[in-house]
Amino acid sequence: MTLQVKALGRRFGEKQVLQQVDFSVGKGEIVSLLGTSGCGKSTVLRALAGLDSDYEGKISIPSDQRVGFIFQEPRLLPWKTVLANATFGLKGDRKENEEKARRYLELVGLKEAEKLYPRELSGGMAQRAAIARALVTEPDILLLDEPFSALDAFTKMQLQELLLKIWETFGTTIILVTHDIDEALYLSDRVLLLQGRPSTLAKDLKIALTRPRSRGSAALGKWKEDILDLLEGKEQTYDYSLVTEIGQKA
Ligand SMILES: Nc1ncnc2c1ncn2[C@@H]1O[C@H](COP(=O)(O)OP(=O)(O)OP(=O)(O)O)[C@@H](O)[C@H]1O
Repeated sequence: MTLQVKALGRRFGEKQVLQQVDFSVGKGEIVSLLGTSGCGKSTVLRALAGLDSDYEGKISIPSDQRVGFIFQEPRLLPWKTVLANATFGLKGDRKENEEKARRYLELVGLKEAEKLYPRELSGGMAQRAAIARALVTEPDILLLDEPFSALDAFTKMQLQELLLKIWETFGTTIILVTHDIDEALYLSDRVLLLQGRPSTLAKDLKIALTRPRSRGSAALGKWKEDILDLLEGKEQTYDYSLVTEIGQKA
């Protein structure tokens, strides 16, 4: 087990946002956190990333696991080039760091863009640069907070494919916050559904579909409908236990 969350709770003043959230993530799994706006997805991710320590409960990540974080917006330093952004904060030999960064820039498709400044990049290129910057630290666990939600549909698809390529290449454990059900179903081994006020983990859905997946498949469409119903709190015609295997119906 790479990461374990036990009885995670978080309150902001009077407001309890998360309560008793329990889950674990195995090495090399892709897990999405899905839920309606404001349910606390980012709050979970920030706690996992160590960006917030005022939570209740316990988060265990083995000390040898390096964690990388990718935000919704690229957060590049405007006065630095793509290459300098990718190496920013790295210790050690500058030339070596740059060589390493170049390899990751090539992987994300920005080989030709290393001398450009953030203002010269499209939204997709900027997010690719942010991904390269995270990869340079060679993370075992990659945490992503709605990383593609500001992008157009086509660019979003391209970056989803890039994320799968990174996962295939490095076996990275990936935890992704999204409110895009298609994205969660297309990418994930498991979809964790946060629900309620305060939020708890309502469902742990195992997406037992092989990859590459077909975005337009009837199986994914059916499960999207079901997840929408779950999020809307509609009466279900079928019985979901907390752990449900998606794909048996496919
Ligand atoms: N620093 C903070 N101070 C006070 N309230 C906060 C803080 N951070 C988050 N919250 C509250 O916690 C709740 C959950 O926020 P969070 O950003 O985790 O939700 P989310 O599910 O990621 O939402 P979205 O999908 O809209 O990004 C919200 O009601 C938010 O207002």
